[in-house]
Amino acid sequence: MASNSSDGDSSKSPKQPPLPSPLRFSKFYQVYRRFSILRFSCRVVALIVIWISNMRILITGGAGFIGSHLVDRLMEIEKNEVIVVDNYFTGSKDNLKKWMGHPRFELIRHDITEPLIIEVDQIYHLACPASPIFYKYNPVKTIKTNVIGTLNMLGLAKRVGARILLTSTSEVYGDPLEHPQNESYWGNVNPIGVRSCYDEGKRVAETLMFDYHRQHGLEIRVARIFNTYGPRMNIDDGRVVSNFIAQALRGEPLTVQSPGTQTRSFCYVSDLVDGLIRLMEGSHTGPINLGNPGEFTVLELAEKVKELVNPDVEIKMVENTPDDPRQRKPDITKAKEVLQWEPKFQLRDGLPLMEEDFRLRLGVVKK
Ligand SMILES: NC(=O)c1ccc[n+]([C@@H]2O[C@H](COP(=O)([O-])OP(=O)(O)OC[C@H]3O[C@@H](n4cnc5c(N)ncnc54)[C@H](O)[C@@H]3O)[C@@H](O)[C@H]2O)c1
Ligand SMILES: O=C(O)[C@H]1O[C@H](OP(=O)(O)OP(=O)(O)OC[C@H]2O[C@@H](n3ccc(=O)[nH]c3=O)[C@H](O)[C@@H]2O)[C@H](O)[C@@H](O)[C@@H]1O
Repeated sequence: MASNSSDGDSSKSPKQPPLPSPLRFSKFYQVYRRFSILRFSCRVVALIVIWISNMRILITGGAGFIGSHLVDRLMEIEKNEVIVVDNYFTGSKDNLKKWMGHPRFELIRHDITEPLIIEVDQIYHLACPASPIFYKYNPVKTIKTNVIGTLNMLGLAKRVGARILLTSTSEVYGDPLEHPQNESYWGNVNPIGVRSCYDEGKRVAETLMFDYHRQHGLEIRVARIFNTYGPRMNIDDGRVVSNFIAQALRGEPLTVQSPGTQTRSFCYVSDLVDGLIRLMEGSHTGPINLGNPGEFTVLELAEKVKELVNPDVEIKMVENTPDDPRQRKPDITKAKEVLQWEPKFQLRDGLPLMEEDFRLRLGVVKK
């Protein structure tokens, strides 16, 4: 039956994606859409307007480890205005102190499980405790952050037409049965274990991203980040690289959780931030693995840290926690192909930079 399409009939009238943010696309863009004769010149003008107008970028979790490095990188670009929202659960204002008072920078104390009304062009959505000891501390809050927090950010992105990037995780692969992991692998996750608040939470967050994309035409980007390390990690963050460096500097035994043969692949933070920005600026939704394919057992990492930082410390085997993935290594073929991205820093280059930062913060001078 031929009929005029109605709002209720989505099969006959597929819903159009929302227009991009009014902040990015000025009146010129609307003129360009209306009058085809003016299209070419309007396109040129619109591009110039976009080029010269400021880009408002929201970073949730921007006071954390990766978020604060991302802020540094985005603030280098004169036309970016950066707004950070954070509840300081694991992040700190200290990580952002160099930007306090800067006219292009704003910091808002806000918990993303509550709605946020703000006008922005892009959203880097990072907010979520990332270290196992912190995400297990209040698992219900971790799930709420991943589910309700992501819903809130998607609702915001939909309202203002902003592009949104989620920092998902290699933990969506769980204890992987495929090695290395590529993006088509669906994972092996325990849905009721002590890590589930985080890994299942991130899996739901990814689902929400793709449902908003399919249903509402949202511009989404999903990064699956593999273990990232670098300066500015919390000294008592609990993750393996920060633990080992802090322990070595304090002259304490390096706590290798048994059996020590479990593997991880460690990516230096500046490489990771480069990958996130390329993903945001590129045209691929993802999911895309971002990580360094160099794979080490935890015992090998302990030996490297010992050799580099303090050859006198001992390595002590301690009990592990449930569901610890036994192996993890990213297949980054897709990132290489579609983002022309691959990490530059090897572990031997990155560890000394982190050591230097930890020495300064712990007040331990190099002999
Ligand atoms: N570092 C890694 O190895 C790694 C690996 C995979 C994925 N990721 C993801 O990258 C993101 C950043 O990780 P990170 O290593 O910088 O961790 P982080 O703990 O240093 O940073 C997380 C930030 O989010 C904030 N936050 C937490 N819950 C919040 C809430 N409800 N509302 C507002 N702010 C909140 C914290 O205060 C903190 O500043 C996380 O989403 C994490 O899952 C990190
Ligand atoms: O990259 C990822 O996708 C995930 O990696 C980490 O999770 P995990 O690999 O468990 O991180 P760590 O706590 O640093 O543990 C790594 C390995 O080191 C071991 N470990 C940790 C700490 C320690 O003191 N000793 C030790 O042997 C753990 O048992 C584990 O096998 C992060 O914490 C998550 O935020 C992130 O999403």
